[in-house]
Amino acid sequence: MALIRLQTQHFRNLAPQSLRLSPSVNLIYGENGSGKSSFLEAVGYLGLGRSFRVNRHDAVVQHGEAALTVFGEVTLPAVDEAREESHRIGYSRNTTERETRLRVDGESVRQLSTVAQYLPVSVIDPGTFEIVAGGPGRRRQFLDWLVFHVEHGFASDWQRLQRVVSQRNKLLRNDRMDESLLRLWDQQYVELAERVTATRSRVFEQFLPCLQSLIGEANLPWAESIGFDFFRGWDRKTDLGDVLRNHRDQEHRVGHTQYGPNRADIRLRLAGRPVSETLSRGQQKTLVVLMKLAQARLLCEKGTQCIFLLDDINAELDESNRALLASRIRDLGSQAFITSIEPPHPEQLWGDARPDFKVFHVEHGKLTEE
Ligand SMILES: Nc1ncnc2c1ncn2[C@@H]1O[C@H](COP(=O)(O)OP(=O)(O)OP(=O)(O)O)[C@@H](O)[C@H]1O
Repeated sequence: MALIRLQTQHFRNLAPQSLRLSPSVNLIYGENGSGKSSFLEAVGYLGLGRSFRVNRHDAVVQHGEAALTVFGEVTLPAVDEAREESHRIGYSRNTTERETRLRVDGESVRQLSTVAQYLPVSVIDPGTFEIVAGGPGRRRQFLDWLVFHVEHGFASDWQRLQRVVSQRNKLLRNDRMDESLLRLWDQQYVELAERVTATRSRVFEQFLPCLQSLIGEANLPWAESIGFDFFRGWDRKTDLGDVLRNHRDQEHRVGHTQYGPNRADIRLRLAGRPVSETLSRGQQKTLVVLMKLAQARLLCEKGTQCIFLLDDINAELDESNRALLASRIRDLGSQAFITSIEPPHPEQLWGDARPDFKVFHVEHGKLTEE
C-alpha cells in the first residue's frame, strides 16, 4: 500500500498543491516552522481521520478558513494475477458546521473505517514514546490500531461497545438508578466486551512473536527479559457479569463504567516492575521502535503494508535506533515519510542499500521536489 498523490486545501500553513509521492521513501526537509509536521499530519488525516498532534480539528484548519480538505490516491499491490489497484480517498472537515465528509472513488461514505482501512499509517513522533512511558490509554490505542487493520469486524464491535458504555454511564450517573434497565444494558455490554476482548487477545497473540523475533534480531539482552501481557480490563478469573454485579455500588458512586475493555492494557514489566520505572529513556525509545516495527511486520504477514510517518526522528532517536528503524522499513518494503531540519543524507540511514526515494524541500508551506 502506498500513497502516491496528496492534495490539501486549507490545512495548517500548507500551500494548496498536488504532489506526486514516492511509493517508497519520501524525505522532507525544511526550517523550523516551514510545514514538515503539517505535511505528515495531512497524510495522517487520511489514515486516522484526525490529527496525531492535537485533539481538535479547529487547530488544523488554516487560520481564517472554515474547512480543511485532504485528498489522496492510494495504490494496493497486485495480488496473484490481479492488477495493481488504485483508490482515490478524500477527507474534509468543516469546523463551523462540525461536519465531516468522506469519499472513496468519488462516492460518499459514512464510516471513517472505510477510508482508514486504505491507509494504515504508523506515526513515530515525540508523543509516540508515551506508549511505554504513559498510561494504559496509549497502549490500548496502539493495540486497537493493529486490531482494526488485522480484524475487519473490530471497528463496528468497538463502536457498538462505546455506545453501550455511554448508555450504561448515563444510568449509573442517575441518582435513582433503574436497576432492571441496567441489567438489560449489562447483558449487551458483557456480550460485546467479550467479543472485543477475544479479538484483541487473538491479535495480541500474533503480535507477540513478531516483537520477540525483532528483539532477538536486534540482539538486545535487556529486552529479552521484558514480560508482555495483555490485560483485558477486569480480573482474569472472574466473569465480567459477576464483576459488574459485585461492584454495582462502587460504579454507581463514581458514575461510570469501571470494568471492561476500556480498562484494557498491554502490561510491560521487567524484574517485577513496569518498564517505565526500570528501563532508561533510551531503552524505552528502542522498545517503542521495536513495538512499532512488530505491528508493521504482522500487518505485512497479513498482506498489508503499513505507511510510516517519522517526524523529526533525528531529535528523538540516536543513530543506532534510526538505523534499526530505517533498515527494517526498507526490508518490509513499507512507504515512509521522514522529516528533518537539515538536508537529508540517505546514505547515513541505509549505506549503499538505499531504497528508492524522493526528496522534498519545504518553505512557507510549499513542498518542492529536488
Ligand atoms: N491552523 C493553522 N493555520 C495556519 N498556519 C498554521 C496553523 N497551525 C500552525 N500553523 C503554522 O504552520 C507552520 C508550520 O508548522 P509545522 O509544525 O508544520 O512546522 P515544522 O516544519 O514541522 O517545524 P519544526 O521543525 O519546528 O517542528 C508554523 O509556522 C505554524 O505556526
